[in-house]
Amino acid sequence: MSSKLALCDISLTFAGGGAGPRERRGVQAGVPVLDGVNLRVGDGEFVSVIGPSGSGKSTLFQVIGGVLTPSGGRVLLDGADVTGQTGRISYMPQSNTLLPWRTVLGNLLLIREVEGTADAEARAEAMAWLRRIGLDGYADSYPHVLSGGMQQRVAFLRALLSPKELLCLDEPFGALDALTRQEMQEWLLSVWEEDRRSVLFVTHSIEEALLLSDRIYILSPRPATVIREIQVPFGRPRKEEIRHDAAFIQLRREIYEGLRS
Ligand SMILES: Nc1ncnc2c1ncn2[C@@H]1O[C@H](COP(=O)(O)OP(=O)(O)OP(=O)(O)O)[C@@H](O)[C@H]1O
Repeated sequence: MSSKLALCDISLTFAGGGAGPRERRGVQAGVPVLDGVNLRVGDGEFVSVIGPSGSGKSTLFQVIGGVLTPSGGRVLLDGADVTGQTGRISYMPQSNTLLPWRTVLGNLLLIREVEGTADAEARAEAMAWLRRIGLDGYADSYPHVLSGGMQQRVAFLRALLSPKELLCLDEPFGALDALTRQEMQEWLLSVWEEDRRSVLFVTHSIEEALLLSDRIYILSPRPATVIREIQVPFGRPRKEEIRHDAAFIQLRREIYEGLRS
C-alpha cells in the first residue's frame, strides 16, 4: 500500500518562556514534546494514535497540518516534503467548530467557498450527504438547534467534503456522552467505509481505536515516541458487535497493558 502520509523522525521542543499557562501545566521552555516519531498512513487506511494525556498527540497534528514546524524530521504527503506547509490536510478538532452564524449547509460549503469552488455541484454533493445521514431537513438551520452528536456529524461531514485526501480527526467524540459516542463510532464507521479516505485519528479510547482502525500506534508519555504498532485483524465492513468478540477483548487488554507499562 502506498503511503498517503509519512512522518519521518519528527521531534519538537517548544521554545516558549515565562510562567504562562503551559508552564503551569508542567511544561518548561526547552522541554521536548515529540521525540523521533515515525508513522505512516497508507492510501485509504484508517490509522489511530493512542497515548497518555499530554503526550503530544495534538502537537503531532499541528506538525502534520504545518501549523508547527518540527525541530527535526520531515512530513511527507504522497512522498512530497510538506514540512511546515499549511492547507494540505483536512482537520477536525476536538471541540465543535461549526460557525454559529452560518447554516448547516453554509458550514459544509465553507471550505469550498474559501477555495472558490462552492458551485452547484458542491452544493448538490453536500445535500446528498446530508440526506444520506438523515440531516437534510436541517440544511438551512443554524448549528444551535442541533444536538451535540448532530453537530459533530456535520463537522465530520465538513471535513469529509473538503477536497483534501488526508483527514486528521483529533478526538472528535471526546465531548460526547457514552451512548452518543457509541452511536457516532458506528456512524463514522459506516460513512468511512463508503468513502475510504485516508484517516489519522487521535483517541484516548482503546475500544474506539480497535473498532475503527486498520492499524494503531501507541505513543509513550511525553516526549512522545511510538512504542508499539498494532495491526487490527478484524475485517470490513465491521460491525459494532465485534466489541464482544474474544479476540477484540484480548487485544484491548494487550493495548491497555502496553499503555500502562
Ligand atoms: N505552545 C506550547 N508551548 C509549550 N508547551 C506546549 C505548547 N503546546 C502544547 N504544549 C505542551 O506539550 C505537551 C503535549 O500537549 P498536547 O496537547 O499535544 O498533548 P495531547 O497528547 O494532545 O494531550 P490530551 O490527550 O490531553 O489532549 C503538553 O504537556 C502541553 O502542555
